[in-house]
Parts: sequence; C-alpha cells; structure tokens
Amino acid sequence: MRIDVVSIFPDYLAPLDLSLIGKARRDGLLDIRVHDLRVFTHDRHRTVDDTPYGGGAGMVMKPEPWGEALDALATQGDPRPVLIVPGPGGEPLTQRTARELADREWLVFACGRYEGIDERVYEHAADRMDVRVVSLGDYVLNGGEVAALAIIEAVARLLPGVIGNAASLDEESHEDGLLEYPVYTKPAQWQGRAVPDVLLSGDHGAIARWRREQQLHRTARRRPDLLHASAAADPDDLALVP
Ligand SMILES: Nc1cc(-c2ccc3ccn(Cc4ccc(CN5CCCC5)cc4)c3c2)n[nH]1
Repeated sequence: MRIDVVSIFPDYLAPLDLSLIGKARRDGLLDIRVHDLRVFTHDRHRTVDDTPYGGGAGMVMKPEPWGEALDALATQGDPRPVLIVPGPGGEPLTQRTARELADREWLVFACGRYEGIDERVYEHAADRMDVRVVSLGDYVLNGGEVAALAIIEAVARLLPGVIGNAASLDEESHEDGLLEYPVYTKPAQWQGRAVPDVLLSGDHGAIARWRREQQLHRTARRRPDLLHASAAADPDDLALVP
C-alpha cells in the first residue's frame, strides 16, 4: 500500500518511522511519503491561509497550494486513490471503515489546520480521487495530523505482515461488534488480586464462554449502542446480559 500525507507540519508524522509501521516501511510493505504543503506555495511568506469569506473567526486554508499538491500526486490515468480528509464533520472512523480502507492500494491524506480547507479543493480532487472526510470522534482537534496517524495505524495493522500475530486481529474489539474481554498474565496473584479461575482451568470451552460473557457485560455497560447494532448479539447472548 502507498500512503501520501500532505501537511504544513510534516514532522507531526515522524511517529510513522517507529515500531511496527516503521518496520513495515523498511520491509517494503508500506510506501509512506510525507509532503510539506508549503512546497506548493510561491510567495515570499509561503502563505497557506487567508481570512474566511462571509466572516467568522480564524483563517481558512487557501485552495491553490492544496490544488497543486494533490495534482502533483495524482494525475489522470493513475490508479484512483482515496483522499482522506480528517475533519470534525466527517464520517466516524470505525473498524469497518479501517477494513474498507485496508483494501485500497493508495491512500492520500490531506491534513488541514486553522478552520479547515477551502471547500473547492474537495470538489477539484473528486475528479481523480475518492474523497472521504473522516472524523476520529465528536471532539475538536487543532488539525488533521493526529487523526491521520490514528487512521494510518488502524488501517496499516490490518495489512498482511504488518503485525506479527495475525490471529490477534480476529479477536479484536469491534471485530465482532462487541468490546474486548479483560486480559491477564503472570503473576497469578498480584496485590492480593487473583486471576479468574476459569482462565487457569485449561477448559477452552469454558474460557471461550466466559470471555464472551465478559464482552457482552462490558458492551452493555460501556457501549449499549453497540449491542443493539451488533449482529453478534443474538437473543440467547443477550439473555446473558442483566
Ligand atoms: N475528529 C476530529 C477531527 C478534527 C480535525 C481534523 C482536521 C482539522 C483541520 C482543522 N481543524 C480544526 C477545526 C476544524 C473545524 C472547526 C469547526 N469550525 C466551525 C466553523 C468553521 C470551522 C474547528 C476547528 C481540524 C480538526 N477534529 N476532531
């Protein structure tokens, strides 16, 4: 997979050189290229923002640098990338979205700052990219870089070979529509607290049932919205939840 990230703060993306994603880049599984938007400005002050038409607080990112940056990345006839624009008003990032994006061969991230990017940039890009505005959640960040890091991590870890133990991907939270069960490791006793006996029993059927119950209890307590939406919670499962 190829990933391009355009930002006025390219150093914000430095964490992509670390850990499993950094290794995947070095192994050639991921081709991540970070671009400084100011390279696509031509005035002395390398201006990327201006005051909003219609008034209002803050500044808006000018369309010209973005137009040049995106045109430099994807010309007609190239494979069609997804242009992911993080934004508080976007579709929520879910595991389903991450799985969809993991199936694409080329992602381009436009990391905005200020009060966002001139709307005409999205329209211009739609000629040669599939444009998706994506939100991390219902809170406001200062820019798109943190969101891009989160989306890249959520997508890249689904790619074959990026994280060692692919089996753990199957049992992930949200993979089956429920929250994850609690996990434990040695020592068996810690601060006077024991590990649930069932986990020491070696009875794999009982362990699987206990974990499922824990998932349902946690989901009912913390995310009841997921229970009703989840196809995973069939009626006799729901009977386990008080
Ligand atoms: N999940 C999530 C993602 C973000 C996010 C992502 C990219 C950018 C780029 C700039 N900002 C700051 C920002 C943007 C829009 C407003 C809302 N204003 C109201 C009137 C005009 C605009 C405020 C502040 C971002 C924020 N935040 N949260």
